[in-house]
Amino acid sequence: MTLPEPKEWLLDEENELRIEIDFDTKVKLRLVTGTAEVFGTELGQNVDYEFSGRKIAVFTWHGCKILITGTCSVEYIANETPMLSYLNTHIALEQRRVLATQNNKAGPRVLIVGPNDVGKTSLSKMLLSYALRQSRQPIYVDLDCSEGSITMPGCLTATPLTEMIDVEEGFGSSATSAPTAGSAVMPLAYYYGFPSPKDNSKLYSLLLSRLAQSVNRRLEEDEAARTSGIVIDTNGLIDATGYEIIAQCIKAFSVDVIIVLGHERLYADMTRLHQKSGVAVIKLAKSGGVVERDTAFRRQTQNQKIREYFYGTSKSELAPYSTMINFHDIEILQVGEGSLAPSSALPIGEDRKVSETHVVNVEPSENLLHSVLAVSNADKRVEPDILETNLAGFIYVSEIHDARKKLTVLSPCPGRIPKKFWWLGSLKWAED
Ligand SMILES: Nc1ncnc2c1ncn2[C@@H]1O[C@H](COP(=O)(O)OP(=O)(O)OP(=O)(O)O)[C@@H](O)[C@H]1O
Repeated sequence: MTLPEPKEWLLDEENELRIEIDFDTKVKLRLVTGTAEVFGTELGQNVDYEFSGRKIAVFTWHGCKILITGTCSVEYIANETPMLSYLNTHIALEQRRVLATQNNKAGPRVLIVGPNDVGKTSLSKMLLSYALRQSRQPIYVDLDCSEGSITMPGCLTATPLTEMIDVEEGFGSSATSAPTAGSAVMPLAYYYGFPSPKDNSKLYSLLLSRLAQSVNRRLEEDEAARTSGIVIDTNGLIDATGYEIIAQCIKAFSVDVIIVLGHERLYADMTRLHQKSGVAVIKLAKSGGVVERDTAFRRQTQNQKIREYFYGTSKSELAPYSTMINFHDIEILQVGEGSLAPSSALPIGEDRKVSETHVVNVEPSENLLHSVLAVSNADKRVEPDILETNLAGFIYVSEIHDARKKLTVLSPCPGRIPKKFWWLGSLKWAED
């Protein structure tokens, strides 16, 4: 098979090469001369980076030459970007970090808000990468339960970052719940199990508070993290529920900087609601490169993420372990079953809010096949504490042997699964 001819791209200073690569295609990218970065992480010269199923921007401050091998579905150079304003924001945050270090105070606690597909996650990556490039050790808080930049969709996570975010793998390589992936950094993950905070707002709010407590404790104990601060990435909700979540975040994480991305009215509201309490509200423009992702693309990204959790990437492959487990050795739990039912169908005396955090047992059956379950770190089932217990990792149900009362699961670690309480959410994956 003959390899396609590499295509050469010459970028002037402050230009951006925007490319989109389909899931069934692999594209190699190489920086030949000059300097360039992908969402804040610098590219090495003459290193081949491989991408599949991604939409990315290669930005250069001083000009560069890039070689692309393979077919991109979209490829063009843009000379208008909001990168300078993003860099200025970083410089302002860095000044706060310097002051924090001098006075032994807390660094900036930044909340990024905006509607869906405005580049919140990309901006979080850039601000975190720039901080890491200045030897800071910020904490990345991911409240976007639909995406799961760090572990799996359905989680709320906090990750102390110490190493640069990988160009090819994104946050996935900076931290993983799979101990075998050889990562030095483990995220703290709580299981929510739904794609939108609206699906079970009581549980979402409970877990947000729990996560904030853990992050605040970490900031107290870890000086480098304290002075570096935190960056909080949110879901795209900007209605009444979204505003409630934002208000809760500001209080729980003591947010002192809100960045509103690509939404005038939200900026005006945030200024009106929060500036008087001493929070700096910054408006930043959405990059013209940010791509709207439809449900099918998001679903494929999710599948890719799950696959990488168990099998790794082409750069660092993993071999998951297959284990057979007796039904009676585990307890499969689900939260808030009642929240899916109309109020009239709830038991008398039980209001919706209570049922939203009600834990129910799920009998193992064929229905579990292809489910991705979250393994709780809890040793005992005490309610409501078990809801607020962090996760040990994830397993995938590959086979159900109903007659033998057993199931086969894939896990990233060898041997017995150490914990018996497993959360069932809505996440399914057909292993390919
Ligand atoms: N400048 C750019 N050029 C090309 N693609 C980009 C650029 N900025 C972001 N993207 C891509 O656009 C998509 C949406 O960006 P991102 O995930 O940052 O938005 P978001 O606001 O966090 O979305 P949501 O909250 O809906 O999950 C991503 O696939 C991202 O890689």
